[in-house]
Parts: sequence; structure tokens; C-alpha cells
Amino acid sequence: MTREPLTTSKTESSDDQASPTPGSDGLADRATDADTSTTTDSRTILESRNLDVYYGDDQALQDVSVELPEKQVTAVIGPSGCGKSTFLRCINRMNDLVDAANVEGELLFDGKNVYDDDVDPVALRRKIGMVFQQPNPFPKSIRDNVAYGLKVQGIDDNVDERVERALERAALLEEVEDQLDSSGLDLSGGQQQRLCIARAIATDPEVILMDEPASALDPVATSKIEDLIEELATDYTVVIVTHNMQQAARISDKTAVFLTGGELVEFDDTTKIFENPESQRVEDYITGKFG
Ligand SMILES: Nc1ncnc2c1ncn2[C@@H]1O[C@H](COP(=O)(O)OP(=O)(O)OP(=O)(O)O)[C@@H](O)[C@H]1O
Repeated sequence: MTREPLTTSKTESSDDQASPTPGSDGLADRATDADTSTTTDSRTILESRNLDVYYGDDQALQDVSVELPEKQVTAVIGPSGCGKSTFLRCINRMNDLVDAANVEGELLFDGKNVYDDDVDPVALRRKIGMVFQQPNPFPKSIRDNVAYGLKVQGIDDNVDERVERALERAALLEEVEDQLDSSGLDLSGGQQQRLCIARAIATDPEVILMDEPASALDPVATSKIEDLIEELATDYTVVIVTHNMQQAARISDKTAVFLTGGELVEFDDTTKIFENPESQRVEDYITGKFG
């Protein structure tokens, strides 16, 4: 994958194969020996430092510091209203779209604070894509749905090839290759969600954020999405908010547990969180005593 600056919108069309950009924008190059700070054998790609988020006077996240590993699945779990989505939306600055939201502290992506003044949110969201709870295809063809992400980023070369590659990567191509010009809205819910995943990965991001991506789907479609998420983690870093603890246990490598008040109470290997958490509050939550 390519390193591009976060500080300009993507307008060029053909540099997906370009050389890594040296650190003129203050960003570290990908996977250098120097940046191997880690919580496991994988290097850290995302890090929050003393992150506080307020909506008006109400605090939604409190002093959250955590390092997320590259090319692994991190699940974010916790009771309703504890700040899971808020945390996710900080990572690619979706909270910029909420007038009342105020973010303090740092959110580092490859060592660069995404809240620095010189970071372009559009360039950032090319590298950190997002998939939402409700599949939200546009009332356009399957092809145009996937091509949309490319268009927004100013990528206009090899569009058909990129669309097909993204659909294949999202495990959808086989099911839709004869109907690329049909409406994305005619697909089943699970197919629509995989279409949205294809749209997110068409621009070749490094990180995919998923906010309850399977909660609106039936068990068969959910299972396909879960398989896909595990498969995507070979190439991408995935951060997924889920209410479904079994799902978190099944598909994630790391789990972050937020509890009421927007506090990150524990972050660790998923097996440790589910089998032997450090915190009694986390154990109570996992075992269903509250939440
Ligand atoms: N746009 C907003 N304006 C004001 N308050 C908000 C906004 N979005 C979230 N909040 C508040 O921030 C807190 C955290 O919300 P958030 O949606 O991040 O929690 P969550 O853990 O994802 O919840 P759920 O599991 O119910 O989706 C809640 O008290 C919520 O009411």
C-alpha cells in the first residue's frame, strides 16, 4: 500500500504504485524499523493519548490512551452510551461533522496527530475508511456505488478495474459480476453491507472503521461479514464497534472495553479480556451482570 500525505486532498490519479512519500508532511513512513512500538508482535498504527471528547458540556470520552496494532482486528465493546462510536469517529475525524463535538488530546495515525491543523480530513478518510451500522448504498448502480469513493478522492484512472478488485476483496464480486449496472438498492442487506465495504476499500485505505456493521443483518449475512472482517485483517487494520460480545470474541485480536462515562477500562488481547480480565468491572460486564 502507498504512503501519501494527509495534508493534501487526493487529486492525482495514478500514484497508487508511487514510491513512499518521505516525511515532508511530518508523517512517518510505513513499517520502518524505528516505529515498532507495540502491544503485540504487530506495530502500533493508531494511538490515542489522553483523548477527551465533549458534546457541549457533556463529556463522552475521558482521558482515553490506547495503542492499536496494525493489521489486526480490534473490537470496541461496552454498554450503550459509553462512547464507543464517539471513539471510532475520532479516528477519522467524523466528529468534525458534529458541531457540538469538541476533541482534546491526541489521536495519532502512523505517529501523526490527525487533529493537527495541517491534516486534511478528506485525505485522512481516504486512509481511514468507515462502514456504518445500516448498509447505506446510494440509489445508483453497484459499479457507481464503489466508484463513488474513488470519485470523491479524485481517482479517475482504471476505475472499472479498481471497482472489480474492491468487489472481489469484499467477497461480493462473484454474486454481482453480471449485474454491475443494477441498483445497489436491489441487493440483500448483507450484500449491501459488503457493497459498502467494497466502497470503503476501493480507495485502498490502511484502516477500516466499522460501527456495528452486522447488527442489522440476519445470522447468515452476519457470518459472512464476520468471515470477511477476519480476512480483511490480512491487509487492513480493522477497528469494529460491536454490541455483540460473542462477535467480538470470535473475530477480534484485541478488545477495548469502555464503560459508562466514556472511560476505557481495559484493553488487551481478546482472549485475555474474555477469559481472565484484570478489572472486576469488565468481568461483571462480560458475564452480563450489567450493561
Ligand atoms: N451528536 C451528539 N450530540 C450530543 N451528544 C452525543 C452525540 N453523539 C453522542 N452523544 C452522547 O455521547 C455519549 C456517547 O455516545 P456514543 O454514541 O459514542 O456511545 P456508544 O457507546 O456508541 O452508544 P451505543 O452503543 O448506544 O451506540 C452518549 O451520552 C451520547 O448521548
